[in-house]
Amino acid sequence: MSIPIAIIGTGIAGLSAAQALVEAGLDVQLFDKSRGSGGRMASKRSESGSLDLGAQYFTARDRRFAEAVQQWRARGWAAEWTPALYHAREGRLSPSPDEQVRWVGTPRMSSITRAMLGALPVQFSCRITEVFRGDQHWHLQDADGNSHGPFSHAIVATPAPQATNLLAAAPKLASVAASVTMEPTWSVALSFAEPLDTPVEGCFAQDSPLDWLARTQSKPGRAPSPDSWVLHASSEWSRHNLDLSKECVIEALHGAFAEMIGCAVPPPVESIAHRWLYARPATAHQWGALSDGDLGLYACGDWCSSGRVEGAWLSGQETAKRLQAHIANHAWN
Ligand SMILES: Cc1cc2nc3c(=O)[nH]c(=O)nc-3n(C[C@H](O)[C@H](O)[C@H](O)COP(=O)(O)OP(=O)(O)OC[C@H]3O[C@@H](n4cnc5c(N)ncnc54)[C@H](O)[C@@H]3O)c2cc1C
Ligand SMILES: NC(=O)C1=CC=CN([C@@H]2O[C@H](COP(=O)(O)OP(=O)(O)OC[C@H]3O[C@@H](n4cnc5c(N)ncnc54)[C@H](OP(=O)(O)O)[C@@H]3O)[C@@H](O)[C@H]2O)C1
Repeated sequence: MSIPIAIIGTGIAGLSAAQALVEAGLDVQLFDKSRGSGGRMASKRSESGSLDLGAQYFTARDRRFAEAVQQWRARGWAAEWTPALYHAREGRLSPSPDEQVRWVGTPRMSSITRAMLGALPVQFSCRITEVFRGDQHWHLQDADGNSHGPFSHAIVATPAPQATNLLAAAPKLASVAASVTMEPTWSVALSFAEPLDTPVEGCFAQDSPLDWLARTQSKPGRAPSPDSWVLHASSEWSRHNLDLSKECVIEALHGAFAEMIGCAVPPPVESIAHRWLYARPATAHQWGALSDGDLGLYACGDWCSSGRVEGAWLSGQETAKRLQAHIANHAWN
């Protein structure tokens, strides 16, 4: 057994790095503060079935990511989603079809990260609070006071605000992470006993508290009923209403939805609200990943790249590439 590499975060970035490192013959040990993997690609189990409250779909513009998505499709983890798309501007709802290929996890968004995790060693419900280096190796401290290690390298794969403290051993990396602003998103799911009388399956919105809405049943592999909708508030609305109660957020976004959708909207049979504090970086970056190869500390995530699923996956690949290159150079010298 070689000394494993610690990876903090089992979102798509951490899992992308883990997969590439394991394929190269290295050992990894993953940690996540949540009860399961997926991070912002997680799905919530509810009485109405699984609901994608975070990432709604993803596009693949980079060749390497497109190849990975084709493998996911072949294994049944992902499928193309072809919604009837609309846009809503100044209170007007219009069809807005396009040629963009969009993908979703099947039967839920979290299927992809669950499958990527497979049997990799992981500790859930484990919030890492400190990443520190001993004489030779890395060690982690968690919020319950437990220590973990030794590790040959450490990869921090959390949103930037949560990465800053964990990168304290490399102040330059920590200050780059600290410079990233991440915007919040309030997400609400509403389920209706009877299907709403509308052809809309996905809608980009402007001039509204909402910036996106999607009909769950239009995605491949989902339960056929009830008729569930996921609504995302804009960053601006979410920022201004960050501390509103879930009940008030549901009421406000239900109202905005009813105003926008152009058909009768009865009271929902189930409603869920989730606040994503660090939903997306305010601006895109082109770092790919952050690294201090000599120290053996790395950071990856959507915030190092495009702020999307594709960017997060690419960031994990970049981290694994840099780490392997450093090991190879070290072996030579
Ligand atoms: C509402 C919403 C809608 C979105 N819609 C889309 C979309 O339609 N298309 C698209 O491409 N992208 C979308 N995104 C963005 C996409 O979800 C992210 O870019 C991507 O999932 C980020 O992956 P990641 O691995 O970088 O981070 P995350 O998924 O955030 O993973 C980080 C992991 O680190 C864990 N963690 C954090 N701190 C600690 C700690 N101290 N100790 C242990 N574990 C820790 C977290 O629990 C989490 O599991 C959306 C995001 C949100 C929130
Ligand atoms: N809510 C959050 O916290 C989010 C965090 C991170 C990403 N989010 C959304 O993910 C979507 C992914 O982007 P991308 O992979 O580039 O998908 P596209 O479908 O290409 O959308 C990009 C952007 O373009 C506009 N748009 C695309 N297609 C249409 C269309 N048919 N009609 C109208 N407009 C379209 C739209 O931007 P607007 O500013 O014009 O609304 C899309 O957002 C993406 O939706 C992120 O917002 C959420």
